Parts: sequence; C-alpha cells; structure tokens
Amino acid sequence: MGGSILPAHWEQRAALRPADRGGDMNRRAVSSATLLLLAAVAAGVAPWLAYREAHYQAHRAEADLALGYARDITRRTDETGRQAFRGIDQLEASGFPPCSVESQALMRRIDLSSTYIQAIGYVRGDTLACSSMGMQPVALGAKTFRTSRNVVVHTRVPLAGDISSPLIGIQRGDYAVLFHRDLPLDTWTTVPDVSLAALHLEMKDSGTPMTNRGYVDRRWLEQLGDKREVTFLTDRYLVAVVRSPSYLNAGVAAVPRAHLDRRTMDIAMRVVPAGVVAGIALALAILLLARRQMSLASAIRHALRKNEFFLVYQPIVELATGKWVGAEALLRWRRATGELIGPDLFIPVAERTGAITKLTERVLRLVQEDTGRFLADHPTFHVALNLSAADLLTTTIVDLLDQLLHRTGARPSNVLVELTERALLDIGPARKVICDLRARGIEVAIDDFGTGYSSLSYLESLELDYLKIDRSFIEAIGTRAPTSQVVSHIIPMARAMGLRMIAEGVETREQADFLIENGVQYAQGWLFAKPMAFAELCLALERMNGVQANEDLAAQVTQT
Ligand SMILES: Nc1nc2c(ncn2[C@@H]2O[C@@H]3COP(=O)(O)O[C@H]4[C@@H](O)[C@H](n5cnc6c(=O)[nH]c(N)nc65)O[C@@H]4COP(=O)(O)O[C@H]3[C@H]2O)c(=O)[nH]1
Repeated sequence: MGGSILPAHWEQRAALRPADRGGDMNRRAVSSATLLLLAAVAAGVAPWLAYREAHYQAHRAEADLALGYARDITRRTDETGRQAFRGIDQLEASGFPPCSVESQALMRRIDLSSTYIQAIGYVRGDTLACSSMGMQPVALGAKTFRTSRNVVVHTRVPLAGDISSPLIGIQRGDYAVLFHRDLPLDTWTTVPDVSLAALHLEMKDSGTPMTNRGYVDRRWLEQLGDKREVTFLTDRYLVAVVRSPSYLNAGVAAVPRAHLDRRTMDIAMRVVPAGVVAGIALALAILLLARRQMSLASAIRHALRKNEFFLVYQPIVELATGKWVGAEALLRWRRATGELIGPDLFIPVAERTGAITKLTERVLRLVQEDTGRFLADHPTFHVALNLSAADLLTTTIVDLLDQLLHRTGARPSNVLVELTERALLDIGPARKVICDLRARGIEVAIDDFGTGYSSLSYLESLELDYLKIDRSFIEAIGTRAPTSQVVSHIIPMARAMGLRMIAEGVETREQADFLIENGVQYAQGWLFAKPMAFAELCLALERMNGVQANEDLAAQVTQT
C-alpha cells in the first residue's frame, strides 16, 4: 500500500481554516452511490451543454448577421428618403414655374448630384408631366398608399407601360421622385437565400412591402413594438427588424432556419467533441473520487488490523490558574509508508462507512494503554474522548467506558465525553446514553458548538456539563470577521444554561485575555500546548508540578 491514498483536494482541505470545517465535512459526506450517479450525469450533461452552447453561439452569430443586413437596409432607405425630400424641397423653394426651362434644369442638377434618385419631376394627375428625363410624360401608376405624412408611394411605376419596371415613386405635393427598387436592398450578404425588405410601418395590413427580395411576412413588424430593433425566430426564419430613426420605415432581414441549423452543426462539430471529452474527464474524476473513498474505507479497516492508529493528547487549561486540568485525546493515523493522516480526513469516511465504532473501541483501548495507572493516581485530571453519532446508537459505549474505568482504576470524573452537534442529531438514543454516562459521573461536553444544526431549545432539553466553543469563533475574536461577535453571544447563553465552557483553538494572548474577562473557565490551543504523546504530557505535568512545588516552598519560606 505505497503512496498517498488521499485525493489531492482532501489534502488541500486539511489545510482549511476552521470556519470551513462544518460545510467541508458535509460535502465529504456525499455517498459513493451519489458520486456514481453524479459521474453518469456528468458524462451526459457536458456534451448536452456543449450542444446548447453551439446552438446559442450559432443563434447569436446569425442574429448579428441578420441585424447587420436589416440595419444596412434601413440606412439605405433613409438615405433614399433624405435625397428625395431634399430634391423636392429645392424645387418647391425655387419658385420656378412647373416644367419651365429653369425648373427642368434644376431637376437635372438634382438628379445628377444624387446617388439614389433615378428621376425627379412635376406631377400632374397620375403622371410626371415633365422630369429630369425631359418633357416626356411618365405614368406613375396606381397609388399604393398614402402615409400619415401625406406622402404617396407608387410601388410599381410602369416605365414606358412596363409594369414589371423596377422603379418606385415617392410623391410629396406637386413633385415626385423615382428610384430603383433594389437600391435599398443592395446590401452585400453571405447568406444566398436570405430575405430582405424595406417596409413602411404604416403598411402593416396592406399586402405589398415597399420593396423586398424573398419571402417577407408583414406580421413580423408586430414584434418590433416600441423597440428600435428586434430579432426573433419563426418556424422557418430567424428574423431581424430595424426601425428607421428618421422615417416610418423598417429594414427587415430573414435568415432561413436551415442556415441557422447548418451553422449550429458546424459549431457543434467543434464543441461537442470537447464536451464529450470534458464529460468523460469529469465522470472519471468523480469515479476516481468514489474509488478513493471506497479504498480509504478499506484502508481504515486494514489500518485497524495493523495497529496504525495512535493518540495524541492536547492539554485543557484552567484559564484562571494556567493549570492543566485535562487533555483531549485526538486520533492520528500513521500509515506503513510513514504518511500521517489527520482525523478531519478519515473520521468522516469512518462515520459514513460504519467503521467509526471500531475506531472508538480502538481509541478506548489506546487510552487504556497510554494512561495506565495515571488517571487512578491523578483524580482531578480528565481525558476527553470524542464520540460520534454511531457510538450513541447503542449502550455498548457505556459498557466500554465502564471497562476502561475498571481496567485503569480511573474514576468517572477522569473521563469527559465530547459529542458534536452532528452526533446529537438522533436525539432519542443520544439522550439515553448521555443519561447513563452522567448517572455514572462521567461528564459530557457539546463539541464544536455553533457550527452544527442544534437549536437552543434542543440543547436545553439535554443534560450537559460543558460547552466547547468552536475554534472558528475563537479565531474571529478581535477581527472584523462576520462571526467575531458570536462568542459574545455564546458565553452568556452557556452561563444561563449552567454549562462550563472550554474554548478551542486559542492561539493568542489577546484571545485568552478576552475569554478570561468574559468568564470562560477553560481553554485549549496552541497558545498553551499542541497535541502531544501521552508520555510527553506526563513529563510536562511533572515539570509544572515541580515548579509549582518550588514556588509553594518559596512562598512558605517567605512567610516564615
Ligand atoms: N488551528 C488550530 N487547531 C487547533 C488548535 N488547538 C487544537 N487544534 C485542533 O483542533 C481540533 C480539536 O478537536 P475537535 O474540535 O474535537 O475536532 C476533532 C474531532 O472532531 C475529530 N476527532 C479527533 N479524534 C477523534 C476521535 O478519536 N474520535 C472521533 N469521533 N473524532 C475525533 O477530528 C477533529 C479534528 O481533530 P484534529 O485534527 O486533531 O484537530 C484538533 C486539534 O489538533 C489551535 O490553537 N489552532
């Protein structure tokens, strides 16, 4: 069993700050079955998302294209209108008699100087009596419609009697301008079968657009509403409509859906394979995680057989005196390879796979081996033990603790049991075990308080002795963290419930001073001592007792 069996991200999580731990454990509690399901979903979802992305990109590209065409048509139609009305304005302002030599000369000048106008002339009845083309009368054909601005549009000017002629006439007052119907649509397109049109907005119900190429549905204008421009999908087209800022016109471009589908497929051919690869990679990563979880569970069982677990003990200090009044037993796992694994990594897996009760049994045996007669000889010192939810489901744990007391000669007060809020979720069995323990004189603490799910009324319903303030709240003391005030709320609450308090993770003198000032009785943390082997703890205690004895002696000498 060489190499690390831990997923890399677990190793990173081991370095997470305390505030992250609650959620982190919950996340890790995802079962292997869920991971397998996730893998299957990931394998299918990534290609699907890639296809959706291809569709979205194609739609956006085609919509931009259609909008570009429609904007160009609107710009060209506006320019036609501008040139036509400027010419008419000039003729009206000239004061020349209609069809006079001067008037015709002006018509020719207007015609020659404009890019869009084919002819401009004087209207008599339905005919241009004279125009920039000369005195030859030109029939304007039927009026197609009159706009609210009193402009008459002739959409089929029958040049020399030919009604298929490509000219359109715009008449205002006594003058009219002729222009080629293709001019507004003369936009460069890359889509061969795109439909283009310039529509008058007031012509919604009439059957004829002002000018068009390809199929155009006048009802498309309804989609414009008050907007300046719009794109939308119909059964057969992706349509763009752009309103003219100057006239009551709109440019329309409709790209066939078949073209959109082709573009979607083109993009899909590029991105879906990447989606398939990503899906497979994601699924493999999830499967690997599931496999690692399973192998970690079997590695825990193997480690139990091979005695790879051991305990370290972190002193619990009475804040008022600095005296070490107890120590928390913390489990460690040293693999045959020398790799050291912390409980934050393996306890959640053990809890999930049911191996935790075996681990707890091992902890009790290790405490027995480590402490020997120590507890019997130090009645005021206690060892704090962590129990999990599964340990509370039967009363076996009570028997095991009885055995520990019996074999070591320890008193019940030598043992403190720590239960996390998570362990108390199944309140029925937990209550029974807590009662049994306390009936024997074994005290009980609620651990990591504030990080779990328990409500105050829930806690009040339990008989407890200690409340351990989670180190994430201690860490926040004196900072601007949002949780910096939590500890100030926990302390009076614990006091009101008659609970003694142990602050976890005290690292600075300022934190300790704050806790002392606020009446917290006990603490543990690196400020006082890091977890250590039991033998080391005994030596440290001996040293401290020696110093204390010397100080006591010195005090007595000074008094006498
Ligand atoms: N940053 C910082 N950390 C400090 C400081 N002082 C103590 N710690 C760490 O805080 C954790 C305190 O244990 P816990 O809250 O009971 O949290 C424990 C406990 O819930 C669980 N655990 C440990 N041993 C056992 C066990 O034997 N059985 C069960 N069921 N759970 C255990 O694993 C958790 C993590 O244990 P550890 O990794 O040993 O981490 C320990 C300890 O090493 C400090 O000043 N700063």
